[in-house]
Amino acid sequence: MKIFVINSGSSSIKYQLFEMPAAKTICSGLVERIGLSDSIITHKVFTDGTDEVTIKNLDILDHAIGLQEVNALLTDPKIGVIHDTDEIEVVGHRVVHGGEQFAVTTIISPAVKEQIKKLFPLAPLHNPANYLGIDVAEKIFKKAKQVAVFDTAFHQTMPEVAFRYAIPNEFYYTHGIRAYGFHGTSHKYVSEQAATYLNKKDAKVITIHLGNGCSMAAVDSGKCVDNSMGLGPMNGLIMGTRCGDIDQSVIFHLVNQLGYDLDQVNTILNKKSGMVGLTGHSDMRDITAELQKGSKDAQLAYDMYTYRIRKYIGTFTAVLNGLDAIVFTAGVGENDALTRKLSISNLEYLGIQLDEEKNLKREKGIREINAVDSKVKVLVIPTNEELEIAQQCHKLLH
Ligand SMILES: Nc1ncnc2c1ncn2[C@@H]1O[C@H](COP(=O)(O)OP(=O)(O)O)[C@@H](O)[C@H]1O
Ligand SMILES: CC(=O)OP(=O)(O)O
Ligand SMILES: [Mg+2]
Repeated sequence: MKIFVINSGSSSIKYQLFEMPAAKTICSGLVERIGLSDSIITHKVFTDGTDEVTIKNLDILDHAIGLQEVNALLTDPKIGVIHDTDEIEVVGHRVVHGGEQFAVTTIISPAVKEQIKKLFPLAPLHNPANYLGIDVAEKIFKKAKQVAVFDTAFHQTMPEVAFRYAIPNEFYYTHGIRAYGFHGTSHKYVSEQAATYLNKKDAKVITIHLGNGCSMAAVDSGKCVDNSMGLGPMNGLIMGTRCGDIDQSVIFHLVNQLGYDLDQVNTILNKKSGMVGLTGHSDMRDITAELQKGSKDAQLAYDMYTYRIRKYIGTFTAVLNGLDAIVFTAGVGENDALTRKLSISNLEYLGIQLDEEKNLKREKGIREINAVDSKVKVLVIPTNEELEIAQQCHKLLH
């Protein structure tokens, strides 16, 4: 069965086509700069361990045009991988916020779409784009079942003591105000890989997902028991453009003393804070380049970013009452050795020790980067949210 997975962002669409249950990637790609000029599609077709890359530069005004272009590549007479769009039986969508309504993978119906829409205010950078991806996919992949896999689902096992806020009860019971947690598909995927690697079903694992958005999860015996994000994907770690944990008094101060309105504050905290607020750059590669030029801002930003991660490692070790492994994943976690080094420095008390040489190596697959006598394993595990989504879709339909 062919399952097409869509991870639709505000200005990009990531996609992968799988043959399931073999879990074989047929092709994958990325549509970038949607809505801006000079959009780019990078499309890769995989055959017998090699990949053939096609790059298309064109103006892609919106997600509908983006997905139509992708569909044209899928069915292209020369480089196409299917003859007809109808060969795709399932389209799996990453949906960031599923609230408390969606604890499992769900077939999309008009009612499900309505619920996803209701959650827009809780994930304003993500759910609208996910919704748009579903809307467009329904029109292009008419015969396919559309399935939603929610970032929040894996975190639904958190105990109430972890997910409730100490605000009046009615806000939870009437309005669902609580911590949800995100990047769940990634935390689930890498924590399962870690448990398999350790050959320990009841492993206590801290997973650290560092992409544009960043979050950590505490996982005990395959179940999430806590995470660093909250009602929406803005708090916890310092991210590319989001502030992470701040004292809520800052918001009142910005409004009452400095005269910003709430929409402006939202934009500041979601889009202009984090690494971009501290250095002018949100991409870790640019910040590394600044650091190499001796930028003090870049140094402080690195220190703050990794100090926050260290704090959460301490917190989650206490929550788990023990620790078998720490896992780094996603764009920064998989690629940036300095982030990994600083994040686990000065944690010898917890039995965490890095092997600096191993940390610098670039190899594919799961890598162990702890020193031989480290009590805790430190692993780099490439995430694959798209594969996890395809697997969950396949499981749901069989
Ligand atoms: N080689 C690298 N070195 C350091 N950081 C990298 C590297 N490659 C990617 N990144 C970082 O990863 C981020 C994107 O991670 P990714 O997991 O793809 O995020 P998202 O899925 O949220 O878009 C980039 O913004 C960049 O900061
Ligand atoms: C939930 C979230 O932060 O997602 P992303 O990292 O894709 O922005
Ligand atoms: Mg991501």
